[in-house]
Amino acid sequence: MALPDFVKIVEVGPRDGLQNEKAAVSTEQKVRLIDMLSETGLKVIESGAFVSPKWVPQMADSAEVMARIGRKPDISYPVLAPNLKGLEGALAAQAEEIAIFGAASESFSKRNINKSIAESLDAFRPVAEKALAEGLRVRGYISCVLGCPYEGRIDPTVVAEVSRELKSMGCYEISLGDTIGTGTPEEARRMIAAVAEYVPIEEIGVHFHDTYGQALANLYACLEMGVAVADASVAGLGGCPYAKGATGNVATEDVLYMLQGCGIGTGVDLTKVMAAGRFISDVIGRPPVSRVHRALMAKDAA
Ligand SMILES: CC(C)(COP(=O)([O-])OP(=O)([O-])OC[C@H]1O[C@@H](n2cnc3c(N)ncnc32)[C@H](O)[C@@H]1OP(=O)([O-])[O-])[C@@H](O)C(=O)NCCC(=O)NCCSC(=O)C[C@@](C)(O)CC(=O)[O-]
Repeated sequence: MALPDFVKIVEVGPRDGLQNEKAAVSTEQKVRLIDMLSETGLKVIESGAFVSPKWVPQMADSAEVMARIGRKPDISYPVLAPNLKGLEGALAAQAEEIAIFGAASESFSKRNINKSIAESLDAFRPVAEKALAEGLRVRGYISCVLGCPYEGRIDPTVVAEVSRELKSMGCYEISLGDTIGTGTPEEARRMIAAVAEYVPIEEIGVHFHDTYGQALANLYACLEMGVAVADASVAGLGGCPYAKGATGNVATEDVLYMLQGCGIGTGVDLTKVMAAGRFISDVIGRPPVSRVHRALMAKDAA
């Protein structure tokens, strides 16, 4: 299949990237990061999570973040909402989009949201129903689609079944997360083929973590299958609190560079994303993980 002409980038740095960050990042700094990302051409910037502050303290200020960012009308600023309490928070914060987040691994599901897969789906259904009734868009995530830190390899048919359930709840897009980054391109292809039995390819997004350096190869394999939605994290921020050793999402800068090189449009300005990446990297006191970011910085300095 031909590569898509255009790929939608879903920027997840301010949520997935910062939820596991040990350095203190103030509300003001989060707001500044999101506002900088809003100037880059990105159309989706995941901006927070209405989850238990005991489980993920880094996201405890999501209401304040949502209140203070300078929202642009053509940009979506989704937030995670795992249950009705989370949805209440999202509605109070005037979010226009939420994400519910399940898993294809029983053990991960238990550790991440304290529910089995079946229990989580039962819990998500009323959340999605109410969100849709309130006029919000609902995105569905599935973690551990190619591997689980507790169970190892994951059967693609389980990913497909969870996808089917999330779609039946009205999720407009299903984002498939290789949470621990162990997947390789042929496995990614098999998994996408299984999910595509139930979810149209245009409604599938991919969410690769780069822990094993496979993220761009996996993304490319999925693009070849017609996937045109890629989650990425500015500067390669991130990890997952319930997957020890998991590194960040594939860096937005690296994805943009690859897509540009392939002649695929994104509408996103790499230089402006790099500026946002430099800002947040200075805040957390670490250089960007993005190889493209570091290479372009070195070239500029030379
Ligand atoms: C789902 C729960 C809440 C269940 O946690 P629980 O302990 O089973 O929930 P509960 O209903 O028994 O409530 C316990 C306490 O939490 C409170 N609570 C309950 N719900 C909320 C809420 N929404 N917001 C704020 N507070 C909440 C509730 O009020 C109560 O407070 P207490 O009475 O003890 O003071 C918990 O497990 C949780 O918050 N988990 C969050 C996990 C998380 O955010 N993980 C990271 C995101 S997923 C991810 O990163 C993967 C992804 C999406 O990026 C894709 C990939 O890469 O794989």
